Amino acid sequence: MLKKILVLNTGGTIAMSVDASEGVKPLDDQAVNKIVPFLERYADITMKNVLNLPSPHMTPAIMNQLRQHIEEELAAYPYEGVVITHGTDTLEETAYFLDLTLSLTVPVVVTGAMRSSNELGADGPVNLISSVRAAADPDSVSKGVLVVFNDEIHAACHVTKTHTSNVATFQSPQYGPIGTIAKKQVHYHHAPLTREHYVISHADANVPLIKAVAGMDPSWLQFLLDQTIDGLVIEAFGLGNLPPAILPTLKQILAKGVPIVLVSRCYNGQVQDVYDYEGGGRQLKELGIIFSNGLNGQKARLKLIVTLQQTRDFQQLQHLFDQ
Ligand SMILES: NC(=O)C[C@H](N)C(=O)O
Repeated sequence: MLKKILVLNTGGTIAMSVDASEGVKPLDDQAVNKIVPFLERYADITMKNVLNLPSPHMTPAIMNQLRQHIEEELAAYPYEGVVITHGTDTLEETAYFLDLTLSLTVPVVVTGAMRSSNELGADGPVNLISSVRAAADPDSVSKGVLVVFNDEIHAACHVTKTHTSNVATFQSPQYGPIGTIAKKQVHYHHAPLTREHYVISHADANVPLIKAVAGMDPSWLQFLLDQTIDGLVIEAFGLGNLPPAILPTLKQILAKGVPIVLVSRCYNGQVQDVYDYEGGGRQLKELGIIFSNGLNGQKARLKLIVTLQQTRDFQQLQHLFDQ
């Protein structure tokens, strides 16, 4: 018996086509719908168009609506797996948000395409077929939200978009893929060791992400003192160090009770309180800045938006970011 798989389309290049001027545009009738006949060999498919957004238009609030929508669909009908098609620009963010917040009972796979539906070598159909195969595979249960792209399976918590146009854009720099989609079978060779789950009702915390650069001017941060922000994420240098010139502003932000989470600009490794000079990690730790555990900036921001609903206490947040 074929498994019952729900495919929810949210837009992105997989749903777009290229016109005579070589511009890539969304279609009213998402191009993904034409792939259904090719999926029916692998699963009993129900496909629904939920959104039709280029993924730069995605927001945490919309991700949360998508999470609610998936939970409602699963409560109304016993689907055995869910596939979400999504634009690639923010795909890792939606996948990670769902990973943190969905109460998962069945595999949930997110996919998309780098080439639009009518381009030669369009990757949407094969990515969608691979995703349906992964969602229908019993080994995909309990591995968190998965991103399936270019014959690879990645954990949502580790995957990131690494190339502007290459179909092999999705990589997990620290850990590699957790599985592959071979011609005849879905094959896992790793599994994430831990999973986090947070119950949330909304996702509207105001959390900016700032990147540190050499010679950073404090005024680039000072404007935040006049805003109402719920948290701040900073992409620091290397092991977790910042230009000393911005420390006074960071202290003022912390003094307002606003948590600051530190990640690294490096896409491998974790931030640590090692360097003991002005602006070094040791000093940042002493100020009460929260050190993340290898997440990139955009994912740490989502985790802060989610965890701020559990606590605003810096130490408890640090504990959650240690996981
Ligand atoms: N390949 C893609 O899907 C990119 C597109 N700009 C999007 O994220 O919607």
